[in-house]
Amino acid sequence: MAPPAAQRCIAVLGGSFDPVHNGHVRLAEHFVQLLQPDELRIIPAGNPWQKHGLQARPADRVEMVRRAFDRQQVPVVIDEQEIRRASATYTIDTLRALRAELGPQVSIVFLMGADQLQHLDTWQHWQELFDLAHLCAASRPGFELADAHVPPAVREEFKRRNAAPQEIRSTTHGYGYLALGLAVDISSTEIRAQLQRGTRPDSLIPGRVLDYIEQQHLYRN
Ligand SMILES: Nc1ncnc2c1ncn2[C@@H]1O[C@H](COP(=O)(O)OP(=O)(O)OP(=O)(O)O)[C@@H](O)[C@H]1O
Ligand SMILES: O=C(O)c1ccc[n+]([C@@H]2O[C@H](COP(=O)([O-])O)[C@@H](O)[C@H]2O)c1
Repeated sequence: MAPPAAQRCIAVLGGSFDPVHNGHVRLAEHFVQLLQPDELRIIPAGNPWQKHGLQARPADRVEMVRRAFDRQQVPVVIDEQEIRRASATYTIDTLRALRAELGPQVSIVFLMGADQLQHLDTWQHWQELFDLAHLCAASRPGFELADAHVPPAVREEFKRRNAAPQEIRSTTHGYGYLALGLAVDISSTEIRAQLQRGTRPDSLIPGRVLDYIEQQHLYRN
């Protein structure tokens, strides 16, 4: 049975953003082009349980995200719900909260890079995510979207749920989509390493984010 029709579409990008970089911006813009959402919602993680601690404070990550996404073609909302939650950050909780906030007639599309898709089966209640949202993943250098690199259960779920962007934007939840066209070889890990050794990662990070990092003396050690 086809999922219910949606009146609006919200594209959601969650992440540690420690710090936010051009790969995040390009990922979001790629899906804004494909899906033409009514809103882009950026959700900085509070306590990402699969990472070994974050370096920058939540308030700094929020400010960097604000600066990185200040020039988009669609309205952008920086949503601090995961930072306010004291517990580990699970996307299932975030999507439940978004569905409660937005109601049943909105298309919610959760975006991710291929690295996340490769271990989506380790996420809390991962199959139930499709009961709340569509999931879209984009290619990322070093992390193949090709079959052999994606766990069989995840691969099967995305094959079964595959739909065109137009269907995704106009229905509420339940579809999966793999976007092969993105190739931005940037990571927060590399940027932190460059900053620590005194290199300016000019081409990897929006200028206003780099200004903030320098003003606040972030990632120096
Ligand atoms: N260069 C990129 N291309 C495509 N997707 C990306 C890219 N960088 C990050 N993402 C995606 O953005 C989301 C948030 O990523 P995150 O904040 O963990 O950045 P990261 O660069 O992977 O960080 P780190 O290097 O610290 O692990 C994830 O879904 C991730 O897959
Ligand atoms: O729900 C989970 O179990 C889960 C496990 C790993 C990552 N996530 C989410 O995936 C997004 C990207 O995470 P990260 O660690 O790459 O910054 C972010 O929104 C995380 O909350 C979610």
